Amino acid sequence: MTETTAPALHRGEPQGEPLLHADSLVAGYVPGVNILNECSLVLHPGELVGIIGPNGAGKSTLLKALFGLVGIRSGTLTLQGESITNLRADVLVQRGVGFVPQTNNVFPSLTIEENLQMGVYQTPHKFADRLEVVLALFPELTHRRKQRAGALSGGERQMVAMARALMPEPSVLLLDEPSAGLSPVRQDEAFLRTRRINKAGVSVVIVEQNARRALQICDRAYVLDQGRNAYSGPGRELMHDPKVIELYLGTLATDVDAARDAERTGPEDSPAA
Ligand SMILES: Nc1ncnc2c1ncn2[C@@H]1O[C@H](COP(=O)(O)OP(=O)(O)OP(=O)(O)O)[C@@H](O)[C@H]1O
Repeated sequence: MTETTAPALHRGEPQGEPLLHADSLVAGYVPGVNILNECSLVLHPGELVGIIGPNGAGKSTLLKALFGLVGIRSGTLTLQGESITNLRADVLVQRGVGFVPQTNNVFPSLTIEENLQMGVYQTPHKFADRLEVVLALFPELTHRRKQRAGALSGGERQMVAMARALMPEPSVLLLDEPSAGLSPVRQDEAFLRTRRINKAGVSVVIVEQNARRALQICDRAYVLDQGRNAYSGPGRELMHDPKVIELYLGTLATDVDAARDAERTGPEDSPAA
């Protein structure tokens, strides 16, 4: 196991240097009120890591702190070993970090193609090449490029938002509740899309309310509670951990449910070996 400040905190962590390492982050919105209380997370190359926990636990705040949208009061954040603590979001995009917010994540008056152009506004010469790569990942968008994003369904908008975040070729993608507000079928599609992006080589951190579903697709996950790390470990291990079930997953997380979901999902949605 890699040397960390608190080895038990990152159970199941692969060997080697993390791609992204948040160590003991303290952060918040209002002066004097900390939402994150020494919260830590590591993401290794190729991993899909989940953040789950009860409402108000600080999941989205952690993601925003990773993307420079919430000030880090103490603790460190590194990308490939270099400090990125409190760098601005636009600088983080240049450094290879992408972020998909939960809401307001497309420009509704622009077409899908124009939304994707916005993704490479800092490097417009990359547009044609990246468009090809991104449309190969989301072939559903190919014939709809000239449609306005505002006319799309919630699931389609989510897809455009993910596609736009992938345009600058990030090494890390931060996803804030991609399944929020979607029907069960569209939620399944959002999770499959997340796996597809990860399998294409992008390391992903995903915040999810749908904890059980998130644990199914994640290599590892962190359970937050009141801005602190409560549990962590491989996704499927946490899904069957009695403490996590009792506190965060409830009765829905029975083995029967999990088995049914695994059956319905099929092999493409299973965590990488
Ligand atoms: N912009 C903000 N200004 C002030 N407080 C905020 C802001 N955004 C979130 N908070 C507070 O921070 C705490 C954590 O919120 P956060 O959205 O990070 O939790 P979460 O775990 O993502 O919850 P949920 O699953 O309900 O989205 C909550 O008490 C929330 O009220």
